[in-house]
Amino acid sequence: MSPARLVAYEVLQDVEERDSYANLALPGRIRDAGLDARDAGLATELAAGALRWRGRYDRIIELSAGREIERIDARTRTVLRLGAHQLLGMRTAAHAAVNESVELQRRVGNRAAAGFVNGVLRSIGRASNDEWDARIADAATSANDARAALASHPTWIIRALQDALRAEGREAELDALLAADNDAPRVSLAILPGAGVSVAAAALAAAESGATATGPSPLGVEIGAGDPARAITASGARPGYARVQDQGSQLAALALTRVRPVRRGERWLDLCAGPGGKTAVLGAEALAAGARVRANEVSEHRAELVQRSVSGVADAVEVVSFDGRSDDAYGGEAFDRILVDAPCSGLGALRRRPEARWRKQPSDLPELTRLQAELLRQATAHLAPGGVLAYVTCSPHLAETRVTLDRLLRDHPELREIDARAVVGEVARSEIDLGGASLSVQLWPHRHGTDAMFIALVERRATGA
Ligand SMILES: C[S@@+](CC[C@H](N)C(=O)[O-])C[C@H]1O[C@@H](n2cnc3c(N)ncnc32)[C@H](O)[C@@H]1O
Repeated sequence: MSPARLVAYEVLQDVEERDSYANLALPGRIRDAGLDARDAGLATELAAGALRWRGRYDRIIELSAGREIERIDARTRTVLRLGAHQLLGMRTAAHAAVNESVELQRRVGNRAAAGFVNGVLRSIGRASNDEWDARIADAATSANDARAALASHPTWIIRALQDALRAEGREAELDALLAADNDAPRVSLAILPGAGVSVAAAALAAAESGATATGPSPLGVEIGAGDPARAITASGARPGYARVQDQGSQLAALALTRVRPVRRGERWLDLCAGPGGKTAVLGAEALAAGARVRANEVSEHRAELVQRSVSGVADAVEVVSFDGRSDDAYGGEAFDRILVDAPCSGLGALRRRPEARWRKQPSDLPELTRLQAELLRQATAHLAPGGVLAYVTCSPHLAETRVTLDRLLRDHPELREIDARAVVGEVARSEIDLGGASLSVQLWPHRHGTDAMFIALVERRATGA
């Protein structure tokens, strides 16, 4: 039996039984099995594809088996998902996909179910993707039930994304968004101010890695499927000044640093800094303008990552590790600019981790929104008069975005919302299409090519409430 299939199976079981992240489990499993580069690629494609398309494959397996997916034992389910991906998502010949899956089932699962695996996969292989999509649509109980299976997203996430798009009058974009979540993201670099090379020149220098100075961030260089490490070296940027970073994250950090001119000596705080992507942007901007950054991160391990990420701009950044809800995080100071890049559900970055959408639960939301509100309340108490706070999430879920922000504004009359749309519009490399009419910004994978970052700016009135 092919060792790549066994490795993919083990990774899916790691994800299912041990809550592992596929991208972290894969390298160890590949190493242990001694796979060569070709088989490692096959194992990666099998595991990632079966995870990403799990919702669609499960519905197809149900339709083929005439049985609910939960009523199939966990090991057999994993074998079937891998088989379905070979049949429908890869170019594996049908007989090879079926035979290899039956052999895998004999090896890792209930041998008595080998005939069941054979029958279900043969039936799946008899219809094309288009035919399966038509059958899924016919059997669906509602439009969103069909979407959940066709686009492989849990229904509650579809509803959350639909609500967020509807709030901007852009509900018609839902299917494009779900499709973008299923595409591999284009990798971007940030070329930080002070890199010693312009963004355009860095892109040109790294053109062999597919680099182009495109995307919405003025610091952004897209490298697509190019090798990031090679592109960074080729870019000619000073060490630490070229980093892999989503362009939505770049814009979020720049919205705070460029909302108004920086006065020398300004004090900035990055309250939830780990692993330090936005801190690096804040640090570079602060160094150039004579400001200083305090970067706080509750997890000590992640605080170390922040320290590493600001290696190029360390002179402008001090890293500390406290709970952002405690006074210690603030060191007794008031800050001119505060970034609250809050812990969130991460529904805006589903395209990055194939298993993420299946792991999140709606029941995660109340605890997260409480934490977001508490962090914002403490941060507000340490915002200097006239200071600006950026509230950022990598989630478009309204409960984490506008609802949390509106509650903050209601409870703190000393705060006033600033037009983040105008700021981001000004900062962006080219005209940026933002929906809705609120002052905050919601970026989207399908529209902007970024993670679905939410960016709001509030100012503490200089004269008090
Ligand atoms: C969305 S991530 C921040 C990403 C980061 N700003 C970047 O751009 O790389 C949220 C971070 O908040 C941290 N965090 C969670 N609870 C916290 C708390 N109570 N106080 C401070 N940080 C917290 C998490 O450990 C996580 O690293």
